[in-house]
Amino acid sequence: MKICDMQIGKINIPLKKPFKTALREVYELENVVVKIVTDTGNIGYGEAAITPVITGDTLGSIKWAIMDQIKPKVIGMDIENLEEIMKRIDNSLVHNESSKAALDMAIYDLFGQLHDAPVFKLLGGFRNKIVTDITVSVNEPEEMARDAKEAVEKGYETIKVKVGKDSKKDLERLKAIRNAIGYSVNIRIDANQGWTSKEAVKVLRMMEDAGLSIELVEQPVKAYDIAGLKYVTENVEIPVLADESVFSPLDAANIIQNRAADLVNIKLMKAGGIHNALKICNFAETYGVQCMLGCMMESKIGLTAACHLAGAKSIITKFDLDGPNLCAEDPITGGANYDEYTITLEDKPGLGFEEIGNTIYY
Ligand SMILES: C[C@H](N)C(=O)N[C@@H](CCC(=O)O)C(=O)O
Ligand SMILES: [Mg+2]
Repeated sequence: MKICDMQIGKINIPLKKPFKTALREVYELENVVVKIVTDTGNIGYGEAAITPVITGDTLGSIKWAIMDQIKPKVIGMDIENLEEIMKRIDNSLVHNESSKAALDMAIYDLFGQLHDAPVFKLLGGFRNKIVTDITVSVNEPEEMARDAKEAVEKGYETIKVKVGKDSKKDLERLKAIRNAIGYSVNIRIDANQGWTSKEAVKVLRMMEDAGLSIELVEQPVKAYDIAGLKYVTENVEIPVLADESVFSPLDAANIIQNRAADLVNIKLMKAGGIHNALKICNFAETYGVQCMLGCMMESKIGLTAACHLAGAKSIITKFDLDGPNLCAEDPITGGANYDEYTITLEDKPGLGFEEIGNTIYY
């Protein structure tokens, strides 16, 4: 099964409501789709998220990295040479993780088809059912409380609350949400780098003292501020999860060995795909550090690949795989089966896509 063609396109999907974090506001999902075709007529799909404020990846840089830099290095290669293909992708250029992730997942999709097995089974086959949280965007406290209540009414057991815009108001936000939903639901918070380390310790201790019962706090400080992250980890009870501070396996190794965070958030768009994400899982497992599998604003293409990784590895114990749940439409048939918070992986070869809609190929 040899790679004979590679195309890219743009997928656009409307959102149910604007997605707002301390870093950015998104009004429509707009990402790059990769389609790899083989001489046997098989097709593998992947997705690169356009998230300039986190990964630096833009529409232009993704197109250029895939079509000009990586495509010429992998065209003609046989899918059975998975390791060599991954090396070529990785060595084509530094960074550009989302472009690499899109290609990586398309290659894994084909690798599964080659072996007539779903990707999650080839990688470990730990589980075929995953329960995701849902994100509540950062807004005025009353609006966030309403959004959280709506999610709880739909059955979500874990709510991920975006904070980090103003630490005093963040406390109000959490109080309003707890008042609205009570204590039977799990709340995790994500500051998306919005606080200084001292501010983070102050507000997190206030949340602890107010008995708000926070499961974990994600990326309280700037991505580069590893000393600040460690300071927060050492000075609050709430477990700290490193997100934007961990892209590569080496980043994960540094954070874990320095005990700068309690947990690590793996995203295919930061790691450069499943191949590198597996290295993070193995390292974290060696050190007994549990991982979350997260996502950017991605459609069910990227999320299906993430779900297959989540299905494979037992060290991934927390799931923030809500991209498709935040979209107003699902133009992808096949792939992971999303039924609100429950995601099921079927026994189809590869990633199991049937049709990818809302996409215009260049
Ligand atoms: C969508 C997911 N729940 C999430 O919050 N992901 C990111 C931010 C994604 C983005 O800005 O596209 C995170 O910080 O965890
Ligand atoms: Mg995060």
